Amino acid sequence: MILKAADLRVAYGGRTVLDGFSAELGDGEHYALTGRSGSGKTSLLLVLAGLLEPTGGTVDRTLEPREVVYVPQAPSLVPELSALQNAALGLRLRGHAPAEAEDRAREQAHALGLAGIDDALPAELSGGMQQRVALARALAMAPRLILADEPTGALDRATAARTIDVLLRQARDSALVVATHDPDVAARFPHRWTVS
Ligand SMILES: Nc1ncnc2c1ncn2[C@@H]1O[C@H](COP(=O)(O)OP(=O)(O)OP(=O)(O)O)[C@@H](O)[C@H]1O
Repeated sequence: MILKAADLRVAYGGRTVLDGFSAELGDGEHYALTGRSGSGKTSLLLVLAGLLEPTGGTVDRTLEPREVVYVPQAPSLVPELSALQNAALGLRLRGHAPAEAEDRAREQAHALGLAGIDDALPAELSGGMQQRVALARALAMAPRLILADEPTGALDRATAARTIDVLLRQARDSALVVATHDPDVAARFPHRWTVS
């Protein structure tokens, strides 16, 4: 067990968006987090990541903060850096040498179908490609836990399915929680949490 959530509640102002969520996550387990738009999926991911304090309930972790990577729904790429440099950024910021960081990032980017765009700037990429660069950045870091918010939201169905399959395979040594409102995406995961 790397994370245990008990009776989580999140409210903004007086408005409760998540209530009574409890769950456990083990090392290497892969969960889809489903629920309609506005049901609190992003809020829950932020709480699990330790980035948002819940209004109620507790999260117990056996993880260090540096073992967790959160991938936001809007890909946060640095506009001045190439796709490959962006994919290598997480490792670079942790002190890895450029060549090693870029080798690891390239492997993940290419697995995600991003071969041939290493030198492209984010503005030259589609939204779906930018999302995959952000996923490559997370995978390259090989964290114990990846929390990804709608990583296939900008992808067509076939690319979404392929991306999820690669993500599940490349993250086989990491625990993974992926928020999605796409039932086809959720169906590919061995486990599921639903919020409503
Ligand atoms: N910082 C905030 N202040 C006020 N309201 C917020 C804040 N963050 C989120 N909300 C509201 O809380 C509700 C849940 O938002 P959240 O983003 O967690 O849901 P979601 O399930 O991820 O939605 P989506 O699928 O549309 O991304 C929404 O109605 C949203 O407008």
